[in-house]
This record gives sequence, structure tokens and C-alpha cells, in this order.
Amino acid sequence: MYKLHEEDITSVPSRPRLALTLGDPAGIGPEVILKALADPEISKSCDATVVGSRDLLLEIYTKLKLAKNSQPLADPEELSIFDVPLDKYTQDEILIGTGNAASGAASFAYMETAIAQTLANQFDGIVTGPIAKSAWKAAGYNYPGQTELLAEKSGAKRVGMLFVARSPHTNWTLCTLLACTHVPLSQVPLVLTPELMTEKLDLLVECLEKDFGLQKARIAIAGLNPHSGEQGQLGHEEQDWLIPWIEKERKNRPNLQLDGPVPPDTMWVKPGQAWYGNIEPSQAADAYLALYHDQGLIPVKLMAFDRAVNTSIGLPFVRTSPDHGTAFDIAGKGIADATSMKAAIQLAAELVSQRRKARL
Ligand SMILES: NC(=O)C1=CN([C@@H]2O[C@H](COP(=O)(O)OP(=O)(O)OC[C@H]3O[C@@H](n4cnc5c(N)ncnc54)[C@H](O)[C@@H]3O)[C@@H](O)[C@H]2O)C=CC1
Ligand SMILES: NCC(=O)COP(=O)(O)O
Repeated sequence: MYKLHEEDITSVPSRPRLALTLGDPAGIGPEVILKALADPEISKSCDATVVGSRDLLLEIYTKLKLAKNSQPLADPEELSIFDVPLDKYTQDEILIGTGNAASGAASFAYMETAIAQTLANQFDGIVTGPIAKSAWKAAGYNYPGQTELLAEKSGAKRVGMLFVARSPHTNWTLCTLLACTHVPLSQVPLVLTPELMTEKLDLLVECLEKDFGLQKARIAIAGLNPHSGEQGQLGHEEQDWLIPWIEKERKNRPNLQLDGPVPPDTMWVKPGQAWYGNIEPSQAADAYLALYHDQGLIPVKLMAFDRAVNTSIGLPFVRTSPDHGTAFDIAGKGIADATSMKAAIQLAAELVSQRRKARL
């Protein structure tokens, strides 16, 4: 269904140059990067440069090697590393398993470095290790997430948070865009507007065309309230603006199939069936537009927590990230699963190749 294939990576002259930020060094970011780069399939898919503190990475590597049932790890001595050294005070304050001001300052510095280097054309894209927003805040950086920092530094006016996951059962691809992201639940109905929805739909359509080769996509759009408001009985947003907005967009975009507002609980039945192979993939939509963070991410993580990729769309370069967070509870134990980080690296490499080809 989608045009992306592994051979896309090898048919371009040079391998995609990817910056891999360590994320919060107190979390599992360094571990999943070292595990991912130990896999030859992953390391050959791109020219990877780890952006982070070399000394700290060596220290974490040494500890992880001693962990029980230690899985293969790339040796930092053999990796390309863009060193972001930390002062001794900051390095001493970093405690594996606890996000704090020091770990937040470190992960922020890695991101700033990777973004600056990518804007200076040293990299084609960034794969980010997970950070803790609270650690950024403790370090004095008040951003809701990495996406917002990326948008600000790159000057992108519009940005979208898209989760992409390929089913290991059927190879079907689940694409879920969040209309609003790090917004408290009480603010969601206030933040959602027809203008915001149009912006997100534009981004999604551009991405499906440019990155996934889909010109006539079918997109399912969730309702906000139970049963999409049950004709106003269980909430009014659908009648007030969501249904009129979808009808207007249907008229404006005749090449798209826009379903919705789909009752939010049943919206995920078909993708679940397509994911597990219980229906033909063609019966599911090409992409799902969820109205808020948990409406989209609970089903994505139920189906694909081990392999979904958080993809920023609308930036001037490729950015992907695993879907999981810092997992402080297991950091340093050597048990973190690197599948989502591997998928994030592979997808970034594919997207870079796809965009290069589109420019030819
Ligand atoms: N892209 C990013 O930077 C993201 C950052 N976060 C941040 O991470 C921090 C922790 O968030 P949580 O909600 O606890 O989510 P989390 O994803 O860090 O952890 C949730 C649960 O899943 C487990 N887990 C997560 N990744 C795993 C892996 N690769 N292998 C094995 N088990 C894994 C953890 O041990 C934990 O039990 C928060 O500060 C949050 O803001 C959360 C999601 C994405
Ligand atoms: N739940 C997604 C998430 O927290 C990722 O945020 P970001 O750091 O990629 O902006």
C-alpha cells in the first residue's frame, strides 16, 4: 500500500546522515541507542552519529555490560559521536533512574546541538532519545516537549505529531496524527478549533503524499464526545463545529475520503483488526486523526508500544523518536527493549531517502 520499501535506502548515492540524541541520560535512551546500533540491519541503514556526552555514554556502556543477561550493545569507541561534554558538576549530579535538573540540562544540550548541526546541513535528520519534560523544566527550559523545541528552532510555523507503526502480523501501517498534543484534558475543547483541524489535516495530507506516496487517502477523524455527542445529547462540539468543518473539508478536498466524526471508542476497531490480520488492510483507513493525546495514543500503544514511531511532520528535516519515554524505573538494568528505537532509525532513514528522491 505504501511506497516506502527498504530498497529505497540503497538506491540513493549516500546513506542518510542521522543524528541520534541520547535523550535524558538518566533514562533508557542511551541503552536503546547502543542496542539499536548493535544490530547490523540498523547500522547499515544510515550513517549514524550519536549526539551526547562521550564520557557519560562510556560510563553507561560499562555499567550495562555488567547487567545480568546483557544483550548486544554497540561499543561507543566504535561509534561516530558528536561529543557534547558536560561540566563536572552536571555529570556528577546525573543519577541513572532519576530525572533531575542535571539530566534535563544534558538532554536539552544534546537536542540544541543536533538541531543546530542539522540546520547547518551536517545531518539529514534527527532521531531523538526520550527526554523527561519535568527534567527540562527543572533545568529551566519550559517546553511541553521536544516537538515544540524543534518547531521553534527550525522556524516551522506548523508541526504535527504523527505516530507510525508497521504491524508485525500483516505489515499494515497504522498512521495516527494527534490534533493537539501536550494539552491538559480540561483545555482540549478550548484548543480544538476548525482552524487548528485544517492546519493538521493539511500537514497530514502533505505527509501522506510526500512521504508515503498516497494521493487519494482515506482519513478517519474522531469525534470528541462519547458517541460523537449523540446528536448533542452527550456533548455539543460535534454539532457546533466539527461536523460542519468535516463537511466543508469534504467539499474542498474531493480527492480525499474523510470519514467522521467517528465515535472515538469504535474508531479503533478497524485498525485493531487490520493490525492483527482479522480484516483486509483496505478496509481500514490510511490515517487516523485523533483529537487529543490520549485518544490517539492509548490505542497506538496498546497495539504497538514496542514499535510505534513518533514522527514530527512539518519540520524542514526528518525527525523521529521511539514512542516510549525515559522509563526511569528500568534504566540501567539492561532490560529495555530497543525495537521502537530501531523502528525510529529505520523510518528516519526511509523518509530521508524518500525526500531525496522526491527532490531529484
Ligand atoms: N519522546 C519522548 O521524549 C517521550 C518522553 N516521555 C517522558 O518519559 C517520562 C516517563 O513517562 P511514562 O509515562 O512513564 O512512560 P514510559 O514510556 O517512560 O514508561 C512507561 C512504562 O513502560 C516501560 N517501558 C518504556 N519503554 C520501554 C522499553 N523500551 N522497554 C521496556 N519497557 C519500557 C517502563 O518501564 C514503564 O513501566 C515522562 O517524563 C514523559 O514526559 C514519554 C513519552 C515520549
Ligand atoms: N507522548 C508523546 C511525547 O511525549 C513525545 O513528545 P516530544 O518530546 O516528541 O514532543
